[in-house]
Amino acid sequence: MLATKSTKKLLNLRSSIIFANQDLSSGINRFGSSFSDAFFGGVNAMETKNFKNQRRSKYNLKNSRLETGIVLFSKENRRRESTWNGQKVVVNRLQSSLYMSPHNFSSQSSDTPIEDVKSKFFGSIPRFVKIVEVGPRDGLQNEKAIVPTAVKVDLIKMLVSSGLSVIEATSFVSPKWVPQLADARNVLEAIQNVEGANFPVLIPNLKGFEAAVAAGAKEVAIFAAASESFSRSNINCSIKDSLARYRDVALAARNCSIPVRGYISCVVGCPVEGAVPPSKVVYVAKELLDMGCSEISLGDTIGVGTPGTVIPMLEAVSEVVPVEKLAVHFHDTYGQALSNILVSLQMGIHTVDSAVSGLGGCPYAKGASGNVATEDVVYMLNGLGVKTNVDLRKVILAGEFICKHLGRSPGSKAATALSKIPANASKL
Ligand SMILES: CC(C)(COP(=O)([O-])OP(=O)([O-])OC[C@H]1O[C@@H](n2cnc3c(N)ncnc32)[C@H](O)[C@@H]1OP(=O)([O-])[O-])[C@@H](O)C(=O)NCCC(=O)NCCSC(=O)C[C@@](C)(O)CC(=O)[O-]
Repeated sequence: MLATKSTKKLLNLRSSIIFANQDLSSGINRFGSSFSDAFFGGVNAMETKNFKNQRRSKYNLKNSRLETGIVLFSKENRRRESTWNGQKVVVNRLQSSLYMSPHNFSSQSSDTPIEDVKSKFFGSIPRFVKIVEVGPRDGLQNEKAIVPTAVKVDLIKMLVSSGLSVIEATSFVSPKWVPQLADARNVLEAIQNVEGANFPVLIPNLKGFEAAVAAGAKEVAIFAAASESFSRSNINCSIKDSLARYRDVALAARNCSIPVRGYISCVVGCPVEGAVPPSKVVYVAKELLDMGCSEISLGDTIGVGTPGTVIPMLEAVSEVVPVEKLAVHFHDTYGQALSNILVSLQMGIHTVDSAVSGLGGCPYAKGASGNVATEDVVYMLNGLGVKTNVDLRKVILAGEFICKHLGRSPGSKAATALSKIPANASKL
């Protein structure tokens, strides 16, 4: 679909609405730097311009996605009648394509190539996003009950079959600190012959590295923090000491040609120290890059970030780390994860961490909730026409499998909504 003038108007307006709402809830600051200015500076102007020729619908669109009340009619668009949830509604051609497009209900990405949408808001979004599934590690490390090894292995296999190409399988940390993952060796050995995905594992030191390699690990991830207090509570040492440990690990990994991913926790906020300035993240990111990390994942460990804090942090970090090497890792404590992912994509990042069914949390970050749900990320990316090679239906099945085992309902909004759609109304 080529973007018409009115499509652009509507898309712009949707962006205005999204960010106007953000403004109300979290209070966006104006930042002096380039992306922030380009991003936040246009919101009010656009909003005024776009609202000029629009008027609100008098139709009651209860129970539909249109019930937000933001139903727009522009002169150029023809109206048409449609049925939605048994009610007769009048919508114009643009609304029906934007709000009711079948791709929202399918596991496939939109037919609309993103490059055809000539909007400054979509232009910079990558065509392909790599999803790093952290459910089996980050997701299960915080569970009260210990999940049996066989269940973890089945979960990993289901995630592989959904098309996820990177699945963080477990962590080789002290079993006294994280007993939930004390079976790391057994898990990794059980998936040695599983093809179709890479299985990095988390390690805190050389001891963990050696144990991981002995169990067959071919990729590892180290984890530092931008907050001194969090570093001490999570790995019992200062940031400086952790970086010294990680230099040893990076050297050992280089000698065995094992790629190392570097995590930085608390990139915008810390459960003890509060707001974390971007300069602290920049310092750790540069150290991880210099020691040879192939990818650096920026973690909002307690999920307090909004685009208002995430954008300046990403701007600062991307001054020292090439954007292709950056990944984002958002927890969804305040429901901000998808907004934060969207702005990260707009800034050129194309690797996103998520956990099936929104599992997760860090045992040493009190109050943090789960990771952003993989199903919700895939749903959004499908809607944007961004390829992931992930089959949403199969991730939902994996989420149902693990949630059934944990005795809870799926933590993904997309999975919950799609499971309520009658079979004949869904493309799943
Ligand atoms: C780092 C340590 C080990 C320091 O723990 P420590 O107590 O300071 O270390 P230690 O050297 O005194 O060792 C204590 C015991 O652990 C053993 N040990 C030592 N190392 C290992 C190892 N690798 N594997 C297995 N055992 C190990 C060691 O041998 C000893 O055993 P003991 O002699 O008492 O029998 C500990 O603090 C630890 O394991 N912390 C990990 C905590 C953790 O996993 N947190 C969650 C992951 S981070 C996260 O979730 C954030 C992230 C990545 O997802 C991104 C985000 O969301 O922001």
